Amino acid sequence: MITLGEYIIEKQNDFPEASGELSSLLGAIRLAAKVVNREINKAGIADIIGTTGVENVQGEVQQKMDLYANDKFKTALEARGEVCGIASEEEDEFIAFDDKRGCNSKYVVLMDPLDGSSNIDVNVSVGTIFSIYKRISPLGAPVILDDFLQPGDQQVAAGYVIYGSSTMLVYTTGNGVHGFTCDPSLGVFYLSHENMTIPEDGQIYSVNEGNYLKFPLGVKKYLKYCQEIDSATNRPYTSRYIGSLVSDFHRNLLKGGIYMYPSTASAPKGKLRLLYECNPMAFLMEQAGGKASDGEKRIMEIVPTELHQRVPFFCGSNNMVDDVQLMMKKHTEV
Ligand SMILES: O=P(O)(O)OC[C@H]1O[C@](O)(COP(=O)(O)O)[C@@H](O)[C@@H]1O
Ligand SMILES: [Mg+2]
Ligand SMILES: [Mg+2]
Repeated sequence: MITLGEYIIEKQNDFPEASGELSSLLGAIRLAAKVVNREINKAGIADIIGTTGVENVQGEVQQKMDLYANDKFKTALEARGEVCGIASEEEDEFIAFDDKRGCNSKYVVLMDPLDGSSNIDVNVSVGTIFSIYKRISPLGAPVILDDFLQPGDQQVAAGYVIYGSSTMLVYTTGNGVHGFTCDPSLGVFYLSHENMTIPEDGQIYSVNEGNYLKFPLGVKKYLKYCQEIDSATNRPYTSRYIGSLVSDFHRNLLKGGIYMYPSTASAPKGKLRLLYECNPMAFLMEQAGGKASDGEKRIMEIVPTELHQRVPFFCGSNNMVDDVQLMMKKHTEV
């Protein structure tokens, strides 16, 4: 079995011009993932359950695990010296690593250190999401906000870690999507899912139906379509919603399906954050042969304007994303 470290190096050799910086950066993410994984696995007995009582820039009360994960990834990325700055769900502003090495690094990282925070205390799978870009500011200069506000189609790599019944790291550098499973006895990630692809069609829909009455008419129509009885089209589809984007995404990636976090009357831009939730998942989904949209256009074409901006999110099997987009177009409310 090939390890994640070996695979990264092997793939790097496919690019003679590669300098090894991205490989080293991915190594730092792998290290932090192991540290966070060890803590999550003993969440019930470690002083890591519960909230900090502090509200983050999202207006959400931070969980202790949000901060723990944020700290571990930040420390690992800064220590590795391949990153000139990071942006995180748990940090109001971007953080510049402006020591000598940092300044001369060409990558910025955007991350959701702990995804699915509402599931930490109830032993349901959670994750970490990361997105990597080359900076646009010159090497040696201070990192700037524009280095982070790049459209998703400029990502050089993206991925997630899922802390579930097993722990996996799934990533892409634009050459397919590859999954690695952690052997807990050794703390080593081994290649277990090479070239992951999503089926064109699926029979699973993932959405918080508790918001049904607040959804746009087109989304309501699509949910009714999913629930209609029609064996010729394998309907009704199955409703599955874990409440952790990473976990719902991972299941749908393997089995086919669609994850939706639409806009609602109370949250016209939806809930999920473009830069460190939707863009990285969109890059992975497109690399796996699926689609990711805000209900109208490709997520990865959106030009970001704010670090923590939110967008409606529809992501999954091609035909299912096409269907919901069509229904939203057909039932646009004036
Ligand atoms: O509880 P809701 O409104 O359905 O929201 C669940 C969604 O919010 C999230 O928890 C947001 O992510 P964070 O936990 O990182 O804030 C997603 O993982 C999940 O899909
Ligand atoms: Mg999240
Ligand atoms: Mg989070």
